[in-house]
Amino acid sequence: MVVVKVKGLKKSYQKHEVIKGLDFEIRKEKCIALLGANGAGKTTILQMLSGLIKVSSGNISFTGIEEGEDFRKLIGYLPQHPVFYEWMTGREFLEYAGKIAGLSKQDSKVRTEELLELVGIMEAKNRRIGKYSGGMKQRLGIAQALIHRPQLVMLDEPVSALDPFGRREVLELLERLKKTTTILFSTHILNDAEEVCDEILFLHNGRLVESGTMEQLRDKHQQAKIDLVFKGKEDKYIEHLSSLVKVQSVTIEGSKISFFVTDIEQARTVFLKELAELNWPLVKFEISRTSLEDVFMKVVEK
Ligand SMILES: Nc1ncnc2c1ncn2[C@@H]1O[C@H](COP(=O)(O)OP(=O)(O)OP(=O)(O)O)[C@@H](O)[C@H]1O
Repeated sequence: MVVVKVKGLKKSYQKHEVIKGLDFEIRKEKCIALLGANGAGKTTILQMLSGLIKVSSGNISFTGIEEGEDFRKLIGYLPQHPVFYEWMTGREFLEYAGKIAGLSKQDSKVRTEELLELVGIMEAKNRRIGKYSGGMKQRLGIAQALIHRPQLVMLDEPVSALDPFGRREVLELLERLKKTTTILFSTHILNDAEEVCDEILFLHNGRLVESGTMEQLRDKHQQAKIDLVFKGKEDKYIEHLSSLVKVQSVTIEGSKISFFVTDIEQARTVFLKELAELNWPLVKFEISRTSLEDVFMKVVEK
């Protein structure tokens, strides 16, 4: 089921167009990463989706919402730099957020307890937020975004400002959360996206340059290669091995020679047999693929 459908979305500030016509949809109970470098337009998109800023043109339609009906009950939002009342306790803050979101006092209390448990800060619920670590604050912020049981939760760079411990805590929380809630989160770190997301929307200069599931992106872009390292370097290694199978290209990085081949299984068998026979001074033989990081760097450079 589609939760939200975006068509021809554009945003300009004065004459400067920062979002240049986006089409995508988000399906239920998926975790989607909005990936892009600083200034790519991630925050602008999340703010348009959450109704914080107006779209310049295009359309955002949430499933189950009639024209003119308030869609905000369907979404939860955590800004890039959330601000908390530091003197409140985590429990007080969530109950207050529940009240603002329109929950009854009783429901707000029940939901607060559920969320304190879910995000793993139950033992700190009566501590002032000012004493929380960065990771705890971020988890509290996520709980706040979930207080009214939204269908879609949008998180703007939820892990970027955290140390490795905080980052791990939040990524693990997203992993748990995605089983029951649709998540759209922005990040400039591919690893974070790869770790928890089912799909990626890859944004560059206000345009979607790639999108799809991790598997689709890997199949489309990642190339199989055989990396070889020999003791000493001789051109004959490259020449001879390239003549044996169909090689698309060869790259050399330090002592590593990478053969990008069309048929990896065939190349593996042929290379191994040949290398055993020739007895060249082989130090390393590895079958690998180009990383998604390499793929995205190439897309951006283009
Ligand atoms: N209120 C504004 N007025 C004018 N330009 C803006 C405004 N807000 C954002 N921009 C511009 O829009 C572009 C996209 O910004 P945005 O904050 O959406 O990027 P981002 O991908 O979230 O980057 P970051 O990771 O740095 O937050 C940038 O060029 C930015 O300077």
